[in-house]
Amino acid sequence: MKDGSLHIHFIVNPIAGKGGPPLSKQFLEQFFVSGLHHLSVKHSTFKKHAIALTQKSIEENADIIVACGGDGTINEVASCLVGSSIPLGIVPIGSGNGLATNLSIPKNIRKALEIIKNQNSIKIDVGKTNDKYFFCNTGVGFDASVIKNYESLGRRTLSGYLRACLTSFQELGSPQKVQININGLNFPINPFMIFASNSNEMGYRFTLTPNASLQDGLLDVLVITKIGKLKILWLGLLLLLNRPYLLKESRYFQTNHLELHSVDGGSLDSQVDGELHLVEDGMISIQIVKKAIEVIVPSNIQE
Ligand SMILES: Nc1ncnc2c1ncn2[C@@H]1O[C@H](COP(=O)(O)OP(=O)(O)OP(=O)(O)O)[C@@H](O)[C@H]1O
Repeated sequence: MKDGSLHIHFIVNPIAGKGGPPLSKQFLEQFFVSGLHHLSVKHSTFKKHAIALTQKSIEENADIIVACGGDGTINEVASCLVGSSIPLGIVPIGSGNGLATNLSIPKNIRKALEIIKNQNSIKIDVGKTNDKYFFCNTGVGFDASVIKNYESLGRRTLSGYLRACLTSFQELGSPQKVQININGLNFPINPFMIFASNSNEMGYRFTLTPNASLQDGLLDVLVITKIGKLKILWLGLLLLLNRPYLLKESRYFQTNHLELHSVDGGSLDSQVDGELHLVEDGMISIQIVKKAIEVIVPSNIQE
């Protein structure tokens, strides 16, 4: 039975970011008003656990469900909320925090909780790659390789991410040929990377798609053909300058749908919001679902 208070459920990833003491109910309650707000706090204890915890919170009639973690946790929580009327809150305690940065949600916990209490929400687009939702980005090629190395390091920090980039750089081999179908064009490519983004932030304040918007009904897609190591270093520099599209070997598209398939029919590694996924049949269909989720944001951001 529900009383008249606002039921806010927190799904906390205790290993997000640098780890440290997890957000507890006792800690969170000091920022809310007893009687007005009723908190439920759940901690994930294994990978993907946040999905089951969120589903339970939906059954329990939560008014707001808050993902406390990074983009991986947000993906797990928000995927359950697509198409529902329950707004998503975000407390960005992850490493990269790409989506939260795009939405101007601060890393300061007290400020992030103030935003949730204010309940100003907007609808944002959601990406879908095959049957998986993404809120930030998805890609094949170098970025998927970086995520593979990042996951195997077990250290989710900026230095771990840079180390994973270096390992992928050293391992650089011959890319798997992919056929791409986008905006009426259909061509084969040996990709260094094919990157489709809903958000203008990858995390750690890096961006490959600075013009992307969460509300324009489009995916921003950067397609980069096979490049040598020197060009990769040049791309790294352009990335630091937020101008990756200046690379001669890149093409920038805006679209609501694209398709990729591996030409040899083999599997493809893809990353989805910073988590690795093996696509066994090598067929990937990526699309945008317009305004599919409600997110609580700072009050100066409006629809
Ligand atoms: N108790 C746990 N033990 C191990 N893994 C967990 C646990 N709880 C959640 N996870 C997993 O941790 C992974 C990383 O989470 P998340 O992406 O939120 O943090 P992050 O990597 O620090 O942040 P970002 O993605 O913004 O860089 C997710 O794949 C999630 O499923």
